[in-house]
Amino acid sequence: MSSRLKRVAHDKYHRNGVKESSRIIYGLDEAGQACTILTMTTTETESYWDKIKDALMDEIPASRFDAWIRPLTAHCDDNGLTIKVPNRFFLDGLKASYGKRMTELTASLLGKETTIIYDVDTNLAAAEETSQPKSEVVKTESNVDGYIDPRFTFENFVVGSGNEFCHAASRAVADKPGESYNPLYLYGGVGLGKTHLINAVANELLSKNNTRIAYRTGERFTNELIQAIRNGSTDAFRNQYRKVDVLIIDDIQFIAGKDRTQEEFFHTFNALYEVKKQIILTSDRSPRDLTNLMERLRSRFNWGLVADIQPPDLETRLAILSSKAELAGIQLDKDVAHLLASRITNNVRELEGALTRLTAHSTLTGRTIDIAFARHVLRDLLHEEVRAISVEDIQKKVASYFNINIREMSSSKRSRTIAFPRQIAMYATKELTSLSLPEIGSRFGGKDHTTVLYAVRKIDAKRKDSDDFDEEMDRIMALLKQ
Ligand SMILES: Nc1ncnc2c1ncn2[C@@H]1O[C@H](COP(=O)(O)OP(=O)(O)OP(=O)(O)O)[C@@H](O)[C@H]1O
Repeated sequence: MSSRLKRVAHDKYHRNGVKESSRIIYGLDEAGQACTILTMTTTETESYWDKIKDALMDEIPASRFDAWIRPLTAHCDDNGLTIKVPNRFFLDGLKASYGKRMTELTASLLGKETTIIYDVDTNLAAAEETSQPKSEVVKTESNVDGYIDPRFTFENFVVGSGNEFCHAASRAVADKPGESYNPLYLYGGVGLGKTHLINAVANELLSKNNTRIAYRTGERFTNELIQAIRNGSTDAFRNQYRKVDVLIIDDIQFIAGKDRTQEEFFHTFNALYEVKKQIILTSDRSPRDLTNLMERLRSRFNWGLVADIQPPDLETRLAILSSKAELAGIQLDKDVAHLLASRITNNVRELEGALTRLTAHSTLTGRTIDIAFARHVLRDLLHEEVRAISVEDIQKKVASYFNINIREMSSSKRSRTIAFPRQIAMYATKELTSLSLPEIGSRFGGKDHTTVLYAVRKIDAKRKDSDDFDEEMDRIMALLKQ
């Protein structure tokens, strides 16, 4: 550039954080006066917030970026950065991990010190839930209509008592769709793996051949039908289902009591069944217990195989925890796994949720996940579970297990045959109830809290020393929870 020309760069940030960059070239006119020779203005649509996100994306692992930063709704202008978060828990985590760095990035962009305003907006969580109904928004494969969750496979499904029948039936259907069991109807309580299994069937089929699959929840099936009726497009609605090889409906109970939806589903069912296309259904209840279901549908649901899934036993819960921990890349202490598995008994989703919560807290605070930490972080969850077990129950069951009289639980006899079961009962009371050491002592015939502490420590140490004893304690604890 000639020395008579001068270039000035001027960046202006609009209130929405959008950057407008001007490049102005000044020169001299014929009379030697300064004049503007050229002005170029470009607007960068990337806002301040985009820039902050870009910087963070470069700095932190992708999984953490996806978990903490990507979902944020934020706005940054000359006044600073405002971030909306769905709840306090998220807020604490976000602040602890990235608050400082985001403040620095904002300050460097705005050229001044600034603080971040966090806005807890509980509608966000609700909106997220309703806008992304479980397993359905996206089309993943061209031959899939609906969303099959790639994380749910047979490989990472832990088989144990409670789910082995459903698992075997699902496997059989994945091997020979339309032939083995049609329809396959899986039912059972909340969070026990029904959705996992039906996705596993779909994933298996997709990995082998070009099966065309439609995957819906009962709710979405119903909503689509309502929409189709409104738009006068019921033919198109029908046709989309008639051309698939496998139709999967999760939570079919949703259509009960909705006559038009049942009618439509009845015809879809017949059309597919007649040409040996596989139908897979899940529900929270057996067909018999689905009230307000048309009799002709109820009988059809029973034509193939109806399989119920039961809560996993302790061993399976421990195996599930270990598998989930491995998937998450964390080492889960045996005692902690035990605590979770023995307290959270009826819902695998809750078990998984507890693990996620522990991992998140541990990552954020840098603390090791040990028993005390787990008890603290999960106090609400564990507390709820323990209330149901009474000291009397524990004493009665432990006494009967060791074949001693329940009165000995409160006696002061010190012979090993009596003292040892009593110590086990004290330990179990500490583990399974929220009573303090002095309270436990008083329930065991007015013993001092140090006696209880001694018992708890002794059993704890013995469990660590001996695998056989540890296994026996597993059995006893499971018994106490029944
Ligand atoms: N046996 C198992 N092995 C591994 N993961 C499991 C098992 N059972 C359940 N899960 C996990 O528990 C969570 C809940 O399971 P899923 O969504 O399949 O439950 P569900 O029975 O469909 O519950 P809902 O009726 O509430 O929809 C999932 O993350 C799933 O992977």
